[in-house]
Amino acid sequence: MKHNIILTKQGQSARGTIQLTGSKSECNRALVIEALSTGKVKVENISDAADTVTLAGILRGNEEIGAESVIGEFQNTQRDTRTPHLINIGPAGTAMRFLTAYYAIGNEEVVLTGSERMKQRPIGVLVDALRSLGAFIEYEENEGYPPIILKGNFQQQTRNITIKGNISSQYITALLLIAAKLPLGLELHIEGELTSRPYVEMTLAMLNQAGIGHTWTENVISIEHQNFAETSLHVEPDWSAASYWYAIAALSDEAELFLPGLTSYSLQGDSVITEIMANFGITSVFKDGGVYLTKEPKPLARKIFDMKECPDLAQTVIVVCAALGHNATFTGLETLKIKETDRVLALQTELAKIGVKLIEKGQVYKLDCSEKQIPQRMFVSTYDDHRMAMAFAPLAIVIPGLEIEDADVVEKSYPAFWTDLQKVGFTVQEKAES
Ligand SMILES: O=C(O)C1=C[C@@H](OP(=O)(O)O)[C@@H](O)[C@H](O)C1
Ligand SMILES: C=C(OP(=O)(O)O)C(=O)O
Repeated sequence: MKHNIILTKQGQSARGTIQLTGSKSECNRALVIEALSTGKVKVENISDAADTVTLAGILRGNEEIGAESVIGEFQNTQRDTRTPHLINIGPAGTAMRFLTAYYAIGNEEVVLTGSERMKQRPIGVLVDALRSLGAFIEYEENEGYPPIILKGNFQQQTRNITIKGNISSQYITALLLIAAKLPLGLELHIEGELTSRPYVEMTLAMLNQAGIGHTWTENVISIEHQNFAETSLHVEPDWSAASYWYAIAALSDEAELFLPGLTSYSLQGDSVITEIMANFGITSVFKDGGVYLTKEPKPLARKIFDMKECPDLAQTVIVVCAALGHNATFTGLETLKIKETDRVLALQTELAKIGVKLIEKGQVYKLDCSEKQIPQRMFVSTYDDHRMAMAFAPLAIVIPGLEIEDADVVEKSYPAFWTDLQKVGFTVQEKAES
């Protein structure tokens, strides 16, 4: 059952040490690599994000649907003719896309499905690419959307694939992850603009750590058929989760926060939050094996933020600007409409409660805070989106009675979020049933 909480904050300063869980993105890649490497690659510092726990359960927990059904060492295995395995990955988009590629090159029949929202998140671009590689995939309900039936019996037809880059980088990552297992390797031609590029770079860097080389020339990424090396992949703390601590610092009068384990060089593009938040007076100092955040009041230096390479930071930064009354401009928000919810619409609806408008003009979004009014109480709807809950939570610093719907939604990527808030002076109260 869904339950709401009332969040309050004592005092105007935020001080404490917060140990963040491992990066959901890195961990999901590491788990697929581990499975494809049939045990050669091990994952260290596994995340407790629910999406990762779900993926680990699927890839590690069930031998029959795990690594051994994938081509390679077991290429000649007879197709499993039993009732297809039904795998439900809930709201985990990354897991959905990665497993689609993983099972597409397998030998047995698998039905992949997810939450109601997952059935509205497109997968056609990836399915088309896998079909042209030689996979047999059908749709169970709506063309282009989960659930999908992966029929097994994969026989590679070509190594050349063309794929659109502007819808989700997860399709590209999914193909790159399986590339080295393909008998002919893969030559991926990315058509048009590439969105969320740092996530593709993360994939290639992690494959590299696992012994898989690649070339990337202009819009073509090539990976030859090759073997994984015996190695460990260490998962860094989650920079997207760190962004909520930057937001808390930005809305507090004073902040001294330490986030252990984060380093100035990261595979995660969301580490750009350090640069974005410098505009809000937040200084990041990397020492003692982590990052210290401090705050000094500063007029907003930058007025235009392009979120194309860091879409998961969009809600964090937009809510901070709204709360501070900065009429900033945002670009690169197109992909937000197909994530856990339509995040543009969700932001517009919730920001309207503090009198702020997010106005869409083609591909440019303008925040209009001219009628901003901070209420005494606010109810935040979260739309089954962890990032709606976490991005709006810092508003408790300025709104005395902030009720957040469906507190457990944060489990998707950051289960300890509410417990961690209590370490820096937030109070989290269960909302009594009405
Ligand atoms: O590859 C990944 O781990 C992710 C890629 C991004 O998605 P898109 O490529 O669809 O923007 C991001 O929003 C998501 O949370 C995680
Ligand atoms: C978009 C996200 O996740 P996914 O696509 O993996 O569901 C996210 O974590 O913000």
